[in-house]
Parts: sequence; C-alpha cells; structure tokens
Amino acid sequence: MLITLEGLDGSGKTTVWEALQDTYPDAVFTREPTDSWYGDAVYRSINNDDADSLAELFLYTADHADHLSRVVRPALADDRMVISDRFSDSRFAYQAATLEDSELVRPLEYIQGIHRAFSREPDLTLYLDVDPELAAARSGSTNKFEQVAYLSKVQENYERLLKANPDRFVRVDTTEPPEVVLDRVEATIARFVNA
Ligand SMILES: Nc1ncnc2c1ncn2[C@@H]1O[C@H](COP(=O)(O)OP(=O)(O)O)[C@@H](O)[C@H]1O
Ligand SMILES: Cc1cn([C@H]2C[C@H](O)[C@@H](COP(=O)(O)OP(=O)(O)O)O2)c(=O)[nH]c1=O
Repeated sequence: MLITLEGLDGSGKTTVWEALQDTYPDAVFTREPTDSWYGDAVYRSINNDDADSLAELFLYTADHADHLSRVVRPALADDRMVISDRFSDSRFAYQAATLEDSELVRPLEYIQGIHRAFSREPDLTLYLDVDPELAAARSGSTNKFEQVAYLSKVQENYERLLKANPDRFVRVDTTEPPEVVLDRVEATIARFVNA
C-alpha cells in the first residue's frame, strides 16, 4: 500500500511524516526529492533561481523514476506499507505552475502523461490543506517556490487534482494544532487500512 503526503511548503507534511514513524514502525518512510544523487541534483536546481523549468521537471522526474525502482516498487512487492513525503502529485501541482507560461499547451496534463507511462498511483493521498499566506509564513519563504503568488498557483493545481481524484485524496485542515492534524491523519489511514 502506497500512502503519500502532499501539500504546499509549510503545510506540515514533514511534521506528520516524522510522527507517523512511531505509529507505523514497520512501514517504509521515504520522500521526494530523495536523498540520492538525483535528489542532490534536484536541490541544486531548487537553489538556482535561473534554472530552466522544463529541465527542472525532468530532474524531478528522474529522481522519481529512481525512487520508484530502487525504493517504492521493491517495498510494495514485499507487501510493506510505504509512506512518502511528496510524490508524483507534487510534480503535477508545482511543475505545472512553473511551466504555466511555457510552450507547453496543458502543462498539468503533459506532466501526468509522462508519469502515466511508468509510474504508480498512490492508493491514498493525504492533502494537508493550508492557505498560501500561512504556508509561506510557516516555511519561511526560503526558496523560489515558497512565495505566496507561486504557492497560490500550486494550490489551484492541487485543487484540480483533488476534484479529479475524490476517492484517492483526503483533505486535512492544517489550521489546527499539529497533534489534531496528526490524529486526523492517523484516523484516515486506519480507516483506509481496515476497509
Ligand atoms: N498544524 C500546525 N500548526 C502550526 N504549525 C505547524 C503545524 N504543522 C507544522 N507546523 C510548523 O510549520 C513549519 C513547517 O512544517 P513542516 O512539517 O516542515 O512542513 P512541510 O514539510 O510541509 O514543509 C514547522 O516550523 C512546523 O513546526
Ligand atoms: C517532489 C517535488 C518537490 N517540489 C518542490 C517543493 C518544495 O518547494 C521543494 C522541496 O521539497 P521539500 O523538501 O518537500 O520541501 P518542504 O518540506 O518545504 O515542502 O521542491 C517540486 O516543485 N516538485 C516536485 O516534484
């Protein structure tokens, strides 16, 4: 079973992901960008304000391909629960925003198409919902993606994904304190696992 955590920067994904490690000690905890050299390349691009957005999409996608074949698919083949802090939906939401004014006609659909050929859809995606202003304040706006205007576009893309996949996504309100958010996430996962 593949469970993913998605949301804007500062939505509290990593806080939840860390806490879940105590609740599910047998699960495989992983994340994108990964800690491989592909992930290092991605972080170099994140920290480069002049990075080409299309090149960046392919760096993130290369990291995802390696993540899938090296970590995710083997764990799922062993019947392990995999919990990933960000996954393909981050590309659909973020890179569709960076590529909005590019030569691509429908960036979100284009990026989904690339993934469809080789990727694996999560079974359950927890969307940690936060407005862009709070997200930027919580994340400290430390990189080029953490600005309110950009995060608003990313949020719109996430909303499109939620609308298109109502059975896979569960929205969690993150204006509540971290322990309440964690309770909601755990209850959702428990319902899903026991269904
Ligand atoms: N529910 C919450 N309410 C208030 N602050 C939170 C909440 N969840 C996380 N935070 C704080 O917001 C910041 C960003 O959280 P983090 O888990 O790193 O988010 P993300 O991984 O989505 O970027 C951290 O300082 C964290 O302590
Ligand atoms: C995985 C992924 C991340 N990102 C962005 C979101 C973040 O701004 C940045 C780094 O991700 P991450 O380390 O998860 O940041 P945070 O904990 O602040 O949410 O990379 C993409 O644009 N596309 C992607 O496919």
